[in-house]
Amino acid sequence: MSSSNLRVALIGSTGYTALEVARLLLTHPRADLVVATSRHDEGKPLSEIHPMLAGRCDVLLQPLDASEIAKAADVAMCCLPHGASAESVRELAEAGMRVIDFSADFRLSSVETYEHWYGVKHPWPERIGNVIYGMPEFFADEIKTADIVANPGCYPTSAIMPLAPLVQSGLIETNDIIVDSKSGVSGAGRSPKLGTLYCETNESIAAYAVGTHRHAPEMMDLVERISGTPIELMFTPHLTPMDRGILSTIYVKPSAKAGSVDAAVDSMMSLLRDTYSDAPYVHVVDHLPATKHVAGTNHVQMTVRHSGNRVVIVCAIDNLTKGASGAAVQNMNVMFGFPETDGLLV
Ligand SMILES: NC(=O)C1=CN([C@@H]2O[C@H](COP(=O)(O)OP(=O)(O)OC[C@H]3O[C@@H](n4cnc5c(N)ncnc54)[C@H](OP(=O)(O)O)[C@@H]3O)[C@@H](O)[C@H]2O)C=CC1
Ligand SMILES: CC(=O)N[C@@H](CCC(=O)OP(=O)(O)O)C(=O)O
Repeated sequence: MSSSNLRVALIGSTGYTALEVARLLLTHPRADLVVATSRHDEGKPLSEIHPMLAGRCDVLLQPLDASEIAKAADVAMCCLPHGASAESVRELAEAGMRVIDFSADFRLSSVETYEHWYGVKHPWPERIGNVIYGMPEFFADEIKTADIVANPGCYPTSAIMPLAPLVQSGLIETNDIIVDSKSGVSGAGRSPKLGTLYCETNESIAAYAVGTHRHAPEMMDLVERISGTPIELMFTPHLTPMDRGILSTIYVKPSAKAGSVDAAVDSMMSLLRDTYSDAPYVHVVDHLPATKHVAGTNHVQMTVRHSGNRVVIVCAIDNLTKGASGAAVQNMNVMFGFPETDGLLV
């Protein structure tokens, strides 16, 4: 730990994304974890809750007191569930901290859309549509000076990254997009729930929230914000018997401008390669990406293939890294002027 390093506070530190932040910060040369909060177990070491950290992290759990935390740390990583997060983000920001919010509370452009899909009143509606979406590949300039960054959702990351440039280029039909995604069980968080028990998920794959998942509006909102073009899409998530990882298979139709399906595939691969040529974590590959290829890393792999009269895009990320905590560390690096790869080299 160096006294000149950035001081990071982890809010809601007993969950899976918090462990991933703590793990990544162990190798960060310019930032240290100095505060970890929990509603329970005050005074216990974080490593007792997350045994993976044993001998490597001696931070003690403390309650969430924004003014105390603002004295001890410079940036807060807020790993709380949506709904509960907005209030804490507000307190921490008003206490003078820069905040990266892992929840969906500030991702969407409109209060109505948030309240419709999340089924709760927003506790700080004035900030909706006024918080930068934490995808440095598109919003790095705004992230540099942001007080609050809305870290992207995991499924949306895997869909927005390939779709936004393709929609912007006019190469695909914008009202006929199907996003079919599979996630590891850690995507559902660490709190016990019937649907994520071992006996429910092992040796089984199931679709859920068909037509009702709250990440569909996030995908549409962000693709429109980045490309300037509204889109329609269908999104179906699946729970798969893996600890971690997301694979999204995305079915699109080439536009008339794109020409034949084969020509469209070539144009799309070139476009994606150009778009992400300077992005350290986004790889447009020739092979079919798999979750294993990106497990535990901040990397995104994507490719484009021809199938019948459609083009199929396959995109793999790790839900806990590029889908949450790795993206948060990447955002922190951009906010504080560090190299984008600090703490994320593997
Ligand atoms: N898991 C994933 O792959 C991804 C998660 N996210 C988002 O990141 C956030 C954290 O996710 P994750 O780490 O998986 O979640 P977990 O359920 O694993 O952990 C969340 C933590 O928040 C605290 N908490 C729970 N409920 C409340 C509450 N009502 N008020 C205050 N604190 C609460 C708990 O800590 P304690 O009980 O100790 O106070 C808990 O450990 C969520 O918003 C999630 O949607 C985003 C992208 C991917
Ligand atoms: C497998 C699984 O259950 N995944 C979660 C998504 C996790 C996530 O990114 O959700 P937020 O938008 O709330 O941050 C889900 O479908 O609800």
